Amino acid sequence: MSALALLILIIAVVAVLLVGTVVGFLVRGRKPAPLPNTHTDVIVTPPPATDADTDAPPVEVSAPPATIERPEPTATRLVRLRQRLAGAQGGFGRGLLALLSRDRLDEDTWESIEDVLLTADLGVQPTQQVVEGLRTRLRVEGRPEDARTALREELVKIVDPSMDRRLQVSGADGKPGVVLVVGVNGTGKTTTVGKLARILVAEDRRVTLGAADTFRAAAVDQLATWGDRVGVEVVRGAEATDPASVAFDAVKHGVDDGVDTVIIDTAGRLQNKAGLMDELGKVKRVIEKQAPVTEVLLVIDATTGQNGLIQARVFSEVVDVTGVVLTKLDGSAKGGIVVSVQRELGVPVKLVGLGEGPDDLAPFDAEAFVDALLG
Ligand SMILES: Nc1nc2c(ncn2[C@@H]2O[C@H](COP(=O)(O)OP(=O)(O)OP(=O)(O)O)[C@@H](O)[C@H]2O)c(=O)[nH]1
Repeated sequence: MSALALLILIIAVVAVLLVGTVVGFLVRGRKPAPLPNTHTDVIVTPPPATDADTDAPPVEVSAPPATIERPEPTATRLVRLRQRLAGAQGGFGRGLLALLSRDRLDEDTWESIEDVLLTADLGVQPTQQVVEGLRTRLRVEGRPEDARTALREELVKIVDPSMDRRLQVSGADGKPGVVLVVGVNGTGKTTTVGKLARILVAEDRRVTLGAADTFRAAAVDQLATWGDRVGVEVVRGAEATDPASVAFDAVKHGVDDGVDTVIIDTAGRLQNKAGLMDELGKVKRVIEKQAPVTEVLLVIDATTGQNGLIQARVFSEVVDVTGVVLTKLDGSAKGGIVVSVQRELGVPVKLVGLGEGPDDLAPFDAEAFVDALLG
């Protein structure tokens, strides 16, 4: 091949390659641009998620347990716990009775009586009321009234037996009752939810628990254990799930399942009032899309005295509290806190915690409480 023929061949090959590149470029350039992501009228529902689709489903319902405990009936637990209450509070009652039984009730004695009442966290105003009542009754010349009877009656009056202490655990229109449990962390909320479930199970009620204390992962596991022991389902979310979404799912589950009562445990950290109001307000709002909240129980630790009461007051300002659970009364000699709590918050003490055992929660009764105080 001559040099000229070789040159023509090279030019031809280069020309073919150039034409191919330009045509390819033009074809790509003309390709239609993707459509903007516009609204569509047709919503395709994805197939329901299966267990294989998600490693950690947002909400879980606990599996039924292998063995189920039978909780202690309410009646016998009251008798047993009254003895424990008397053990913790007896000193206070005995001290008062000893002072009131003196031959002469002089001013020093009345002052000592006042001190005993104040030391038991009864509060200033109720203390004055009790002392005034006793002074009037025991001043009578001739046949003075029995000191024990007078003290018992004055204390019962101050604890107020006329308050409605029934727990609203039933709903209306075929819906479950919903109990929301709130309070400062560490007061015993999760424990109380577990114990309350046992009281209801002992009364043959069907219960669902909602573990909306997603702030503390251990609280969710703790509640699941309480539920498992008595065959109660616990609806729980993954760690740090929105508490309101867990509460919603728990109540929905309870409604769909036709249970009698749903109890919701909350975290309710007390960082500031606005944050607390947002969190508990939202929990309550979303629950009420399913069923009305029938009872809001505020848990207060009796051993924290007046300080605990100040913190509790913030909760009562952000949610409409309907009853108080006073825990750890077994570890405090200051039973007078019952009266301070009721006066401060204007709601009755409905339940008292008297130990760490599973059945150590009892309905509160004014007369039985005072009898235990007097030993
Ligand atoms: N002695 C006694 N201990 C109690 C009583 N109620 C609860 N406790 C104990 O108090 C501790 C705290 O209880 P929790 O139920 O974990 O408290 P909580 O309010 O849920 O705490 P957070 O989840 O941190 O908000 C636990 O060790 C309970 O066993 C009671 O009536 N008596």
